[in-house]
Amino acid sequence: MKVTIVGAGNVGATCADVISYRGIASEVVLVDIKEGFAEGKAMDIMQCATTTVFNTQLSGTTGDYSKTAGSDVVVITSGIPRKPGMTREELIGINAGIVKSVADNVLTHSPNAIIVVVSNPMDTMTYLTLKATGLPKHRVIGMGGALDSSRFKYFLSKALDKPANDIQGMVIGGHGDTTMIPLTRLASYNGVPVSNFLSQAELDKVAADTMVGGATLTGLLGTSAWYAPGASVAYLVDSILNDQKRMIPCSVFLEGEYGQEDICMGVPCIIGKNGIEKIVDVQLNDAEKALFAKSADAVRNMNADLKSVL
Ligand SMILES: NC(=O)c1ccc[n+]([C@@H]2O[C@H](COP(=O)([O-])OP(=O)(O)OC[C@H]3O[C@@H](n4cnc5c(N)ncnc54)[C@H](O)[C@@H]3O)[C@@H](O)[C@H]2O)c1
Ligand SMILES: O=C(O)C[C@H](O)C(=O)O
Repeated sequence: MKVTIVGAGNVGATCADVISYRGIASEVVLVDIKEGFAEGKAMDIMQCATTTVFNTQLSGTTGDYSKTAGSDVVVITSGIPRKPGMTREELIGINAGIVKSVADNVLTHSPNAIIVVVSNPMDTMTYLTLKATGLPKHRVIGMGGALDSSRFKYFLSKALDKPANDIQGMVIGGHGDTTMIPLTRLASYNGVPVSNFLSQAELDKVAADTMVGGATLTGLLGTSAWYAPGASVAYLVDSILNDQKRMIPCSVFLEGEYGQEDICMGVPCIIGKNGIEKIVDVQLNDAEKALFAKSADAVRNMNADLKSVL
C-alpha cells in the first residue's frame, strides 16, 4: 500500500517515521516545496531501516507529483504552523491556497486516493478540500479528534494516576482552542465512568487542559506540536490501510448528523478501507448538544472566509 505525505515538515516527517517503523504501508512518498527537504527527510528516516528494523520504502521529492502516482492515502500537512499566542484560525489566509493546490495536484496522479487533511484550521481545510475536489464525503477525512482524544486520555491518566492505555475517551466538535468538546461524561477507566474517581472540578480542569493542549505545547516549543500529531495521523492511516474499522473522532462532512448541515467537524466515525465507513450517532445530552451547536457556529463562521478560494 502506498501513502503520500505532502509537507515534509515536523508533522509530515514524524508521520512518515511512525508509518515506516510500524510497517503500516509498504511505500511512503514525502513531498515538499523546499528544495531537497523531502529527499533529505526520507533519506534520514530510511537510514533507520536496519536499526529500528523496517522494510517500508520511503522516498522524497521536491514537488514532482508524478512520484506520488497510485497512492491509496494522501496526507496533507503542508502549510504554516502557528506561533505562540496565535490561534489555528489565523493560519487560514496562507494555508487555504496551499491546501487547495496540493489537493488538486495529488488527485491528478492518485484519483482514487483517500485524503487525510491535517493542515490548520483543520475543519475548514477539510471542508475546503471536499468542496474544491468534489470528492465523496467518505474520502475526505480531517485529523484532529484522534489527537485531541489522545491528549484527553493523557490528562485523564494524570488526574487519575493510572496508565493512559487503561482509559477510554473521545473529543468531538471543532479542532480549536474553544470549539473542542471533551466528552467527560462518557470517559471511562476500564469501563468505569471517570466521574466515579474524579470530582466535577477535576473533570473540568482535564477538559480545559485538553482544549488548550495544542496552545500549551506551542507556547513551550515555539511552534506547534508534532510527535503526537504525527502518530495520530499514522493511527488513522493504519485504520484505513489495514481496514481496522476503529471508531475515531474525525472531521467529516455532516448532512444532518448531529443536527448540522454543510460543515466538516469532529464526530465519531468508523474508519476502514473505504475511509469514513459510518458516522456513529452518540446520544449527546442537552448540554453536549448545545456545545456542539456552538462549536458548529464557530467553524461555520471560519468557513465563510473561504469565499476567495472556493
Ligand atoms: N490537525 C492537527 O491535529 C494538526 C496537528 C499539528 C499540526 N497541524 C498543522 O499541520 C501543518 C503543518 O505543521 P508542521 O508543524 O509540520 O509545520 P512545518 O512548518 O514543520 O511543515 C510544513 C511543511 O509544509 C511545506 N509546504 C508549504 N507549502 C507547501 C506546498 N505548497 N507544497 C508542499 N509542501 C509545502 C513547508 O515547506 C514545510 O516543510 C500546520 O498547518 C499545523 O497547524 C495540524
Ligand atoms: O496547536 C496547533 O496549532 C497544532 C495542532 O492543531 C495541535 O493541536 O497540536
